[in-house]
Amino acid sequence: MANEDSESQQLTIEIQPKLVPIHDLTQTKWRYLFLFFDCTLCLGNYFAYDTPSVLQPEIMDRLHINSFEFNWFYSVYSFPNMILPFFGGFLSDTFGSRLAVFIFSLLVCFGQAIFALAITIESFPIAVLGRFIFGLGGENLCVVQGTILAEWFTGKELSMAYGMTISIGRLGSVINNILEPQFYSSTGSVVFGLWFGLFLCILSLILGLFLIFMDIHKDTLLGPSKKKSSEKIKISDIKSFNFGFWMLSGNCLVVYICVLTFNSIASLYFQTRFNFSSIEAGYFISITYIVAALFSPIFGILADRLGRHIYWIFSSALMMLIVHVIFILLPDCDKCIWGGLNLIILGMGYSIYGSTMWGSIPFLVDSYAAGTGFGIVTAAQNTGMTIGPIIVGAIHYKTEHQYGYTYVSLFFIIVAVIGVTTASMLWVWDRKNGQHLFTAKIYDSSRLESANEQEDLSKTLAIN
Ligand SMILES: NCCCC[C@H](NC(=O)[C@@H](N)CCCCN)C(=O)O
Repeated sequence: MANEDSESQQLTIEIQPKLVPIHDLTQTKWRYLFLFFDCTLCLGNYFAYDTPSVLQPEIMDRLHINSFEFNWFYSVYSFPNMILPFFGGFLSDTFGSRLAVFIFSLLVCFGQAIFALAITIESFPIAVLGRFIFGLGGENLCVVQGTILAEWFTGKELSMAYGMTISIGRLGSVINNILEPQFYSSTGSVVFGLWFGLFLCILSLILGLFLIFMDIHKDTLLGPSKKKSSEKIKISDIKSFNFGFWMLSGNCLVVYICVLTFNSIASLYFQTRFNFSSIEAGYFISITYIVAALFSPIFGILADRLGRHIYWIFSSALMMLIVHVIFILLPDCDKCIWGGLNLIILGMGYSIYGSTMWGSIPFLVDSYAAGTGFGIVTAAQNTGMTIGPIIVGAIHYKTEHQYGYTYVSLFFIIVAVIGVTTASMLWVWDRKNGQHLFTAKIYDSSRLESANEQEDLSKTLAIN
């Protein structure tokens, strides 16, 4: 009997550490449904963001504006977002991600509604206002999309989850590229496509409400888990963000220039250098996003299995460098496919980078500051998206007559070299600071501090 008792005791002791609270939805299959809602959260935003560029000549015609004025639709989106996502992330840490999801989704819908209405009534200033409001919500929504996901996929499957968000988002961009011209050719007006964009934004908002309900339900099942006051974010906490985090932010700024800024000029690039028509060039520039939509979750799963996030980040930065070196070395040619094949490498590099870089933020900042962390990295990304096209445009304007795209490619190579350098510095830093980006360990500064204190104490004891 005594023997039986001790056996059952042993059994309990062995099993207990493996038990997970069954009320924790993040440990059940429900998390995949949550992931679905999280992915669709930005679908409308991704779709509607790219609509003006696809319908550029038609919108310019309708509003009687030139290309400089047209570019306002993109600058009023990106320029404020060099700063705003930081506040959006901070707001989400302070008041909770759920409220942030709701507010930013509403702003996206509101902004797109104003934009669609403005194009309908042919008012350029109101259209600019609409894009501005759309931008206020859009990038911040992407910040909360990432933050709330980190709460559901703590550590494991995080890169896969981020890969999925990129996959669905970029699918939205590709669907926009395909559908909008068709809407235009069948209705003869740009207006239908814009209202359809609003419909998708509202759909994202409605699915976002399901996401909010699931998150509330998760917390109700878990019981009240009040944050300690020490765990509430303060602006001054940013000063204590580590060097690795700032290196990652800088890396994000430059690597995204190599992908997205290049993609924004790729249509003209393919028409000029490889003699494709604008429709053919349109197919080519979709390659990067199609590859990203297909491969981001796959590379995410690989990164979750193998860890070593820093290897993935470094390799993808290196791939950007290779892509732009190939572009500068490729001779101009008539309808040759080499440039298109190079875009496959670019899409692969983007897939690896997107899923592992965003997935690395929780390894570098405390969970209570995750929103602010995502906000800062998104602000850095938008800084690149704002200054990148301006620099490329200026270089192209000054050098195209004599040198074609050579100096533009040289610019991308320099930026990619900075990407490889910052990734290397991050690697070195990580090796000396807990190897979080190697072992995929969630960051916890309080544990680090106590570990350091413990190390100091054992050193003191050893000396004594
Ligand atoms: N939510 C974490 C993943 C972000 C993915 C990243 N996002 C962006 O580029 C944003 N600036 C969204 C742009 C969508 C149009 N407003 C991406 O690689 O797509």
